[in-house]
Amino acid sequence: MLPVDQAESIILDLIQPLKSPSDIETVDLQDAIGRVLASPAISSLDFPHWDNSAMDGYAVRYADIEGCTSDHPQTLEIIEEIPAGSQPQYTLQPGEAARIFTGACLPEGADTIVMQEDTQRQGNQVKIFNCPQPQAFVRRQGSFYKAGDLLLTPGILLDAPDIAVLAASQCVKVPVFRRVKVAIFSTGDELVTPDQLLGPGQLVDSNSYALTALMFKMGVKPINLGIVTDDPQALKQTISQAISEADLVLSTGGVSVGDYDYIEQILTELGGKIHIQSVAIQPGKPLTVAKFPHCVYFGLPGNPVSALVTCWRFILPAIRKLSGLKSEDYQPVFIKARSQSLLQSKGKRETYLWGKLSVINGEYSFQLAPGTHNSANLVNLAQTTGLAVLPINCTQIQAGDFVNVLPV
Ligand SMILES: Nc1nc2c(c(=O)[nH]1)N[C@H]1C(S)=C(S)[C@@H](COP(=O)(O)OP(=O)(O)OC[C@H]3O[C@@H](n4cnc5c(N)ncnc54)[C@H](O)[C@@H]3O)O[C@H]1N2
Ligand code: MOO
Ligand SMILES: [Mg+2]
Repeated sequence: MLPVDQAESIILDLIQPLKSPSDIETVDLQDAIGRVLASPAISSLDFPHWDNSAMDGYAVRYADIEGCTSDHPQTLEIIEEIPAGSQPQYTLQPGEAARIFTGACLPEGADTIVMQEDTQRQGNQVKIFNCPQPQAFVRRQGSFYKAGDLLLTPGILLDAPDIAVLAASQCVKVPVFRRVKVAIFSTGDELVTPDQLLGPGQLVDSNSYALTALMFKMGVKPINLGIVTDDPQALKQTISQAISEADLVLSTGGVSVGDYDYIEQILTELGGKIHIQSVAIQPGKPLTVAKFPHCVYFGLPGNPVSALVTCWRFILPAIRKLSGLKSEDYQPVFIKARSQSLLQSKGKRETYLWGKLSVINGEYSFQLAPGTHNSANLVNLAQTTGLAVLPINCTQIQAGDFVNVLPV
C-alpha cells in the first residue's frame, strides 16, 4: 500500500498538461467563464486610456488655486463643460477652469481636479474653497497598465474579474484549452440504472451519476459509458473504447481481490502500465492507476464513498493539472478547522471522514456527518463539503482540536 502523498505525486507525474496548439480552441468572451486561458493576454490599449477625472467637479491648473481656503476662495472662469465620452475643445489658460465629470478626459493645461463639494458655482464662474493636493483626482493614462505589457498569464482559470479585464481590452475571442475528456463507467453484475426495477441482490449504480456530476462541476466533458457487467470481454471492449476517446478514464468497481475483479488484468492485457495498485487511504484502498500512451486510467473502488473520496483526493488535482492550470492552482489545499466532535480512525490508513466545513465565529469548523462512516454508506455523504484527514497512526482527534480538512 502506497502512502497517500506518494500516490498523489505518482498520479500528478503521470499527467501531461494540455499544451499543444491542437489543444487550444477559441471561444466567445461570454463563453470563456470557467475555462483556462491558453495564451498570454496583451492589450494594445493603455489603462486608463487617457488622463481623466476621478470626480465630478472642476479641472483646474494647480498653480491657480494653491493655498485657497474657505476664507480666501479663488474664483476661476468656466470655459467649457466636459462630460464623460466627449473630447475637450480648449486648453486651460491661467485663471480658467473646466466643468468636468467622473471619467471625462482632462483638458490640456489642467493638472488637478477640485471636487464639486469644495466649490460654488456662480454663472460662468466657480469659487474654489479648498485646495486639494497637486494632481488630485487625476487618473493618468497608462497608470494602471501600459499597452503591450502582459495583462493575463496563460494557465489561469477565467473568472468574472478576468472576463471584465478581457472585455475592457476588447478581446472578444479568447484562446482557451479544450475541455478535458473523461470517460466514466461503472462495473458490476449487480448494478441497475436508477429507472430500472430493483431485483433481489441488485443495487442502483450511483457511482457513474456522482462522477459525471462532479465532472460537470469541474468543467470537463464527461463521456458516460454506463454500466458494464463483470465480463472480461465486455470490460475489454469498453476499456478499449474509453482509452481511445478520453484523456482520463474513471471506472468504478472490480479493483479488489475478488474473483470478479478483472480491471487490473485487462488493463495489463491492453498494454497499460500499472503504476498504483493500492493506497493506504480509508476509504479507497484498492485504487488502480494505469498509464496508456494518450490516457491515464483510474480504476476507482466500487464502494460509493470510496469512489467519491478517491476522486476528490486524487482525480480532481489531476484534472486541474491536465486542464493547463498552474502548479499552485492544481495542488490540493487543506484547511485547518476546529472539529466539533471526536474524530476516530483505526490508524492503519490515512483516514478521510466526511462532513461539513463551515465558518463559525470567524473560524473554520468541521462538523462530522452523523451516522455510520462506512465506505458503502452513501446516505450520510449528502451535503458533504469537507473531508477531515486523520494521518496514519493518529487514532483520535478530540472535539475542539484542529484537523486538516480537504474542502470538496
Ligand atoms: N478480501 C478482500 N476484500 C476486499 C478488500 C480487500 O482488501 N480484501 N478491499 C475492500 C475494499 S477496501 C473495497 S473499497 C472494495 C473495493 O471493491 P471493488 O473495487 O472490487 O468493487 P466491487 O467489488 O465491484 O464493489 C464493491 C461494493 O461497491 C458496490 N458498488 C459497485 N459499483 C457500484 C456503483 N456503481 N454504484 C453503487 N455501488 C456500487 C458493490 O455492489 C459492492 O458492494 O473491496 C473490498 N473487499
Ligand atoms: O478502501 Mo475501502 O474504500 O475501505 O471500503
Ligand atoms: Mg470487488
